[in-house]
Amino acid sequence: MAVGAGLKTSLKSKVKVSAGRLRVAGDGTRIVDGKKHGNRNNVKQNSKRYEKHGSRNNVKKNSKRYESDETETDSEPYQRNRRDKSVKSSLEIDGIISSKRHKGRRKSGETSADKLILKGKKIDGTTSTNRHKGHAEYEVLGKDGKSEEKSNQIAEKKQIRLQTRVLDRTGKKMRINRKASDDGSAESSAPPKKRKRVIKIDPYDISNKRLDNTVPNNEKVVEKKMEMSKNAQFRAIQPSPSILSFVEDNLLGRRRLNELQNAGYNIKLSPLDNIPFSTSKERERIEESVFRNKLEFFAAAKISSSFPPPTIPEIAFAGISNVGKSSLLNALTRQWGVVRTSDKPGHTQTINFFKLASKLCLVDLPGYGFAYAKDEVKEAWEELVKEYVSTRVGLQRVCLLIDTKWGMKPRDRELIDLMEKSQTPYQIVLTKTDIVFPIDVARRAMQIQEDLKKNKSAVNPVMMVSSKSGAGVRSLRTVLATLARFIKP
Ligand SMILES: Nc1nc2c(ncn2[C@@H]2O[C@H](COP(=O)(O)OP(=O)(O)OP(=O)(O)O)[C@@H](O)[C@H]2O)c(=O)[nH]1
Ligand SMILES: [Mg+2]
Repeated sequence: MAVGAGLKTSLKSKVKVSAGRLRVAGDGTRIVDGKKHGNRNNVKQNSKRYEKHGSRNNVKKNSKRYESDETETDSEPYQRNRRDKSVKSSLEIDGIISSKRHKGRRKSGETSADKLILKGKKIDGTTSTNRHKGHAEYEVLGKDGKSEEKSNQIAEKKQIRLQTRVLDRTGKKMRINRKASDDGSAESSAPPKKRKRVIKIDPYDISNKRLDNTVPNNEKVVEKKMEMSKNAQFRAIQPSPSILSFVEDNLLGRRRLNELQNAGYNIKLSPLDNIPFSTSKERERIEESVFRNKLEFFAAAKISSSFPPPTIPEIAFAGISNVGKSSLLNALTRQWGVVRTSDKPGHTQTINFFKLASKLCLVDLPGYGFAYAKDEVKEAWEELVKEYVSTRVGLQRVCLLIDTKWGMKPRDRELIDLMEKSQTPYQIVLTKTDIVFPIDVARRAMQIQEDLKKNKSAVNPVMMVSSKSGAGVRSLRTVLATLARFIKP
């Protein structure tokens, strides 16, 4: 206890001296013994610590260490305060030590005292620093040879490390297995062979995408392959020049706004008004005489006996639910809201008859396929549609609407077969072209045209429209107006 008290007083005096020599200016500049030094935050902090937290100060501990012969077991790092001049000066009292930046952690269990026991031991006063992978080690070379042995070991390790870096045949640096045996020699086994990457390529996929190596559920793989090969087949379609020019002339497909603007579309207006007016006098005359007439709803039928008498030529719009039949009627007549539309499949559940003056009758048919309706109800209207397209007198044309993105479905083929049997003329109209790329619009048109090449009742060409952007609507109007043109009023 008495020794401890003595130490305390001596330490206090030391700290006072240190604190007296070191001052920190307002801008953080250190002033030691009246000389200006650099701005170092840690110094500032340490100087504060001298005043406030004397008991926890490392300086205190270090000073204590040099005052007494006791071996300090405290693991508080010396390096933390090594920049402190006051500490350095107190260390220099006992010997010459070269200190270097210590980036990493110190070896566990090793204390500052272990490394820096200088007082009371015979040393030659030389110190060396070994830098090893970012860790600086303070090594005191003593005459007893203990530390020399340690340095020898480090040198050996270094050599092994060097041996592990060899050059391969091409002259590139190559790492070999650097397991060192107990006697210190490096085991230079042959470099591990590179694993071969197995790359599978789908022969039908023209995109050359890599497939996953893992073998998942077989059914899924087959399904995926089928799907991919279908896509690949679609991408391989080469549209005819006439289809390609039709797509370009009508600005079909997903387009940039400025492209539409340059073509005369007013992109600020609603979709219905977004269809540019025709410059051709003939076209204008047709549109004026047929499609600019007021659209009037005049009958709805749930059963065939409710069909109105066929006094004027009819054009019916058929297709799966939600394909855009009702929207197209609105777009054709520019009378948004007369025909009701919905994003829910199965909105139209009756056959609705609309007339354009007394020149043309437009018929909105219920859709087939998936719909939000009871099965019995759905079956009933599907039967009604079949009956209408196969038996209706005065039916000039059925516009069979097909979603450009998804193409023809089995239910569409069923209806086509029926119309072929009943010799009802039908024309394919691709809808929602605004959500696919122009090239895919052309491919879809080409695909369907090829599909129906042998069908006798199919009317060419395949039409393409977008009720949203108005693209292709004018062309369809012109084509359909020819049916009404020759009607006697
Ligand atoms: N992007 C885009 N969406 C469209 C187009 N035409 C219609 N739609 C949308 O498709 C959905 C269905 O449209 P409808 O016209 O009601 O379809 P429908 O074929 O009459 O449907 P059902 O009456 O249920 O048979 C609506 O949300 C429309 O806004 C189009 O050209 N482009
Ligand atoms: Mg509808």
